[in-house]
Amino acid sequence: MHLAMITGDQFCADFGQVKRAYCFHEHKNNHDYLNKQFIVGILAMLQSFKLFNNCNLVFSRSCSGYVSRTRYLMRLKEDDEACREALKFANVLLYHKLAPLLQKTRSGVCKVASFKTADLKQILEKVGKDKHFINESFLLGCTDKSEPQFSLEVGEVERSALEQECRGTFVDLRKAFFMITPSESALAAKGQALLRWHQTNGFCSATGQPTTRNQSGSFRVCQSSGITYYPKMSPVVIVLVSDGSRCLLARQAMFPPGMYSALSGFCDMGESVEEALHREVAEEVGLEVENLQYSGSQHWPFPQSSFMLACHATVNPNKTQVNIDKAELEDARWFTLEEITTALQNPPRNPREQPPVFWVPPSYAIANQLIREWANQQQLLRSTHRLKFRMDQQQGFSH
Ligand SMILES: NC(=O)C1=CN([C@@H]2O[C@H](COP(=O)(O)OP(=O)(O)OC[C@H]3O[C@@H](n4cnc5c(N)ncnc54)[C@H](O)[C@@H]3O)[C@@H](O)[C@H]2O)C=CC1
Repeated sequence: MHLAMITGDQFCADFGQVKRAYCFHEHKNNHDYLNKQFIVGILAMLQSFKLFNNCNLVFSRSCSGYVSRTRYLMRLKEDDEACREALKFANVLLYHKLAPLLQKTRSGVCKVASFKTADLKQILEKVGKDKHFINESFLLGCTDKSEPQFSLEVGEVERSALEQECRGTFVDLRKAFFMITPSESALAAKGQALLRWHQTNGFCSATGQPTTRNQSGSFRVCQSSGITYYPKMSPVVIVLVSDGSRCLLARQAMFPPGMYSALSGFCDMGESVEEALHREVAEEVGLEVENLQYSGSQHWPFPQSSFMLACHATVNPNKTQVNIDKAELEDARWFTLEEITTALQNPPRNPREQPPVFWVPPSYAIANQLIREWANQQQLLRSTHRLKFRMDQQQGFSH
């Protein structure tokens, strides 16, 4: 058993199949219908393989100085003096007890607030904090325009005074994921994760002595033992199991009411991704999966920074009876394409206030990506079946 990747060749083969089918019937007298079916199928396929996203990525990387930005960031991480200089002209994100500060734009859309260093110094002084406190910031990354971004924890300052001064609100990160774009969610998540890591790694686990950070916050060192500590992520597998026409989602008792997600679990020491996936599905729902297919990965800030490795898998359609481990899961159910489509089309704005009967994690969560890919693939399959049926009819082969 091994992990399969969707390769360019595989995509071309699939694309070629649909295209050949189309060309074969091009001379028949139903161009419009076939055109429509063909386009629907291809679009679904492109979406499901995220080809558009990848094209954008390649385009932006080759045209926007991606390499120079990356090298600049690398220097800031390692060179304390360069990092201190960068902080003088940076954009800083604020967190209050790890909750990021959000602001509403004029059009009513929420965004992660960020402040120029000079402005933030003034704000800090207004709320009674020394302006040099800004040096406690950690390097997060840089914008497309190579402007460095930092995160700063201001939990010691009175929350409401700061919110008033900054014209924003500190929002719990899980809730913020429903309010801001996926790319802002990723930035806010990284900022929170870095702050939390520094808060919980202030002492050397070998000597018990305090550790000190470098300027960027990319590591901490114990001056006594010389041990260097780097921010860590724990690998977690997450898998969307399909029986060919339905997908399996589960919920833990701690989930907000109505929310179901893909199966997930931490990798054990010494385990491969494949082994962890097989074990987690067997443990949680008593099923044996096959045909693992890699989908993507994501940093997830909870509980202490997880590195999510997302896959699709199938089970034998004759062996779909779930046997739930009640210690881990409250429920696990098979969902149809129609149920999934409805859930994807109606994401809750604030699930804790008015929970829908059934909903899935927000678009930033990789579980959502897996569910979308599965739905797109199912739609493609249905389009292809309809197309084939139509072509068979045209040829008089319909049964
Ligand atoms: N981004 C996404 O779409 C999703 C992310 N997740 C995340 O995946 C992670 C794992 O999810 P679960 O199904 O609850 O895992 P799980 O089924 O492995 O259960 C969690 C338990 O694993 C143990 N554990 C083992 N190694 C651990 C480690 N390194 N850190 C913390 N606990 C560890 C603890 O006892 C913990 O209570 C969670 O952080 C969850 O938030 C889960 C679903 C969707």
